[in-house]
Amino acid sequence: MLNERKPIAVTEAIQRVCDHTVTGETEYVALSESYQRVLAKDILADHDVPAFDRSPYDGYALRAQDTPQANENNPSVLEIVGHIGAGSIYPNRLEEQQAVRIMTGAQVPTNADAVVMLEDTEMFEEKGKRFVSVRKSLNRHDNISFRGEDIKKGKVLVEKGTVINPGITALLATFGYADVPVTKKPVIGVIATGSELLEVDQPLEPGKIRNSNAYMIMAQIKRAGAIPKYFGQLTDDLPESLEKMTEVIKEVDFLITTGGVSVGDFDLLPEIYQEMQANVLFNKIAMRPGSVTTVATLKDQILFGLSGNPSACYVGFELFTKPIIDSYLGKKAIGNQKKHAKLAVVISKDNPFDRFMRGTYSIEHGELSVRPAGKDKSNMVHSLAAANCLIQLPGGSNGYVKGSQVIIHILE
Ligand SMILES: Nc1nc2c(c(=O)[nH]1)N[C@H]1C(S)=C(S)[C@@H](COP(=O)(O)OP(=O)(O)OC[C@H]3O[C@@H](n4cnc5c(N)ncnc54)[C@H](O)[C@@H]3O)O[C@H]1N2
Ligand code: MOO
Ligand SMILES: [Mg+2]
Repeated sequence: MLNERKPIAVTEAIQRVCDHTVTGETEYVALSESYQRVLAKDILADHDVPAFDRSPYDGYALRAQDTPQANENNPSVLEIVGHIGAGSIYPNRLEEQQAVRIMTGAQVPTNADAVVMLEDTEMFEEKGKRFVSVRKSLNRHDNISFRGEDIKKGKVLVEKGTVINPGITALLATFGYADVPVTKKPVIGVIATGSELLEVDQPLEPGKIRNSNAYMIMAQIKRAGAIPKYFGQLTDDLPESLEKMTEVIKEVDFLITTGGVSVGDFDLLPEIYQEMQANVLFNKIAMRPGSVTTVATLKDQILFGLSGNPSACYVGFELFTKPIIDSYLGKKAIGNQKKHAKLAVVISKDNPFDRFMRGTYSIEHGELSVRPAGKDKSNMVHSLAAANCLIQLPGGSNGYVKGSQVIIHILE
């Protein structure tokens, strides 16, 4: 058993975990299923957008030179030789003093070099022919959406590693990606440990608590873009726990356990790791909460031994598991986004170790402002509900005055 524990700095702990990243394979999913997945290949424009010169207005396509000095009192009169909506084309060249009635999005006929808006014209019929009076002089290229003005062929539009948002979905559709190359989501096993645990549907019993960690972690796994696989609860029984973990590790990419990593008589994880011949990367970190968070590797798999205390468990996931998921997904940005924010309140507590406090940030007077989400003890659960960030408070201080600049890790 690893009795003597040497605390390491949190940055060192994160580094040790990140030295073991594995990148997931590429798979193809239907475009309609690709939202929030991570692109596995760059999106390249294989054609111009628009792919043809088109009209941005409902009106008439014409040759600008046929409207010299046209105005209200002296309109240019052109013969209407065609009528096209978006999706149709006028197959001929425009000759002198001719116009084609055109709708928004339709291809501008060959030889036409301007479009006049319907509002600047009047149509009339004479001797079975239709004409349009144009009350405005047009210049060449007036009111034309040119081929390639939106996107030029050959351009890299979105780089691999980007999370697909609705705008990217529009690009994917524009370029015909019926199936989208995305990185596979890792499957992450979840096991809760502790003889005190009841499942959520069980009534409370003396000395027992409901298992909240497993469900919290599964939600965090989903928020991070991975797939949770729940293997239930284990009582503090070594042979049974060892057997279960040895079994489930075969079914997942990574495994998270919660609880049992400290130095208590029923904290079995240190022994389980030893029996499994897992390589423990660290089992003590100079941070709060989550000081006893333990991470071990087993071949190319990672075992995350998160604390049993709910807030320590939550923080341990965000600091150590989230970056591994991001790397597996091939994301460009690894780990939660960090920003500077101003403390909206005094934090008077002594802070000997780096602390990751559950926080709530908002924008006040145009600036990011942050406050604790509730009481910050690691065995408490209430403050997690209001947390949309973690406030990083470097160790070695005896508190922070209101208005101090701090770094926050954005969760939502
Ligand atoms: N002598 C020492 N005692 C403790 C130390 C230490 O360094 N020396 N570390 C403390 C710290 S810090 C933490 S955090 C906890 C870590 O405990 P474990 O990871 O071993 O977790 P457990 O002992 O199993 O449980 C701790 C606590 O959390 C509750 N729990 C456990 N699982 C769940 C769950 N699934 N859902 C909700 N709550 C859960 C459990 O009932 C305990 O109350 O150790 C300190 N002790
Ligand atoms: O891991 Mo403990 O949460 O530092 O209190
Ligand atoms: Mg314990």
